[in-house]
Amino acid sequence: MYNMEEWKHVFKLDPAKDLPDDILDQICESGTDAIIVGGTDNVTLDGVLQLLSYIRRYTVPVILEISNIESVTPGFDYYFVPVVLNSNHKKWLMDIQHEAIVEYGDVINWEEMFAEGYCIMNPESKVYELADCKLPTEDEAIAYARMAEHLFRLPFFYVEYSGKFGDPKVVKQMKNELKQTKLIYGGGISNKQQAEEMSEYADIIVVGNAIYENPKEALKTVKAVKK
Ligand SMILES: CC(C)=CCC/C(C)=C/CC/C(C)=C/CC/C(C)=C/CC/C(C)=C/CC/C(C)=C/CC/C(C)=C/COP(=O)(O)OP(=O)(O)O
Ligand SMILES: O=P(O)(O)OC[C@@H](O)CO
Ligand SMILES: [Mg+2]
Repeated sequence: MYNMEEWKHVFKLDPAKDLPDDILDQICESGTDAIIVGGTDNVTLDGVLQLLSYIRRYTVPVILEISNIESVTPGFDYYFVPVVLNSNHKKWLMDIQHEAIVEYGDVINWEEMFAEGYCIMNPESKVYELADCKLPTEDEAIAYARMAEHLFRLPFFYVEYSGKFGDPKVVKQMKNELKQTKLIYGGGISNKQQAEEMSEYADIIVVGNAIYENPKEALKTVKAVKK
């Protein structure tokens, strides 16, 4: 439906957080390639529906990044399903996804569903703790990228530094392993310089918290990567 091949920039909006309408309007009209709705905790069906109905007043593509089964609803353009590659526990890699497919497998439109192989690199983040992650060495992180591309042939490999600006050199090394699999980078991008820097290596950069902390600067990240 949309050409994700060309996407470079995405905003991630958290259904558990509030934003004034005028900021939401500017995000939707910013020229970003898509808006992801998602977060780690307190993601409810009500919160998701509220954001979805607001964003739907605009033409920007909108994706639900599923963090729990209770908040899944029809009406999004796409659904991204995280699989946490560097979790210590198979629950976060495949068990909860399997459970969802046992329950809803008959009604899923597979055309809309995309797996994201997450490599969570910030031990201070909530999502690292929640998904019981292990911090990979550089070599191990590169091996996750290789698995995503060659073994699992995932559409997306998500290098997640949630809340912290990551190391562009590591991101570059991971990108070097990927041809078919798109590298999504997210974490700590709060201004246009950081957006430009990560965008050199990542196929798609995600800007999340900055929208809530400094929306004026966050909005400038769109033009920074779409020159
Ligand atoms: C369309 C429709 C109605 C379909 C119905 C059928 C259906 C329900 C299909 C679902 C199919 C499916 C396979 C679902 C999987 C369900 C599931 C529960 C997956 C779990 C995914 C997972 C591993 C979650 C763990 C947490 C995680 C990795 C979340 C990803 C998002 C993320 C990294 C958030 C970080 O957020 P951040 O903003 O950085 O956090 P804070 O700012 O709050 O710190
Ligand atoms: O909130 P930030 O740190 O921008 O991270 C964005 C995104 O990768 C979170 O899943
Ligand atoms: Mg967030």
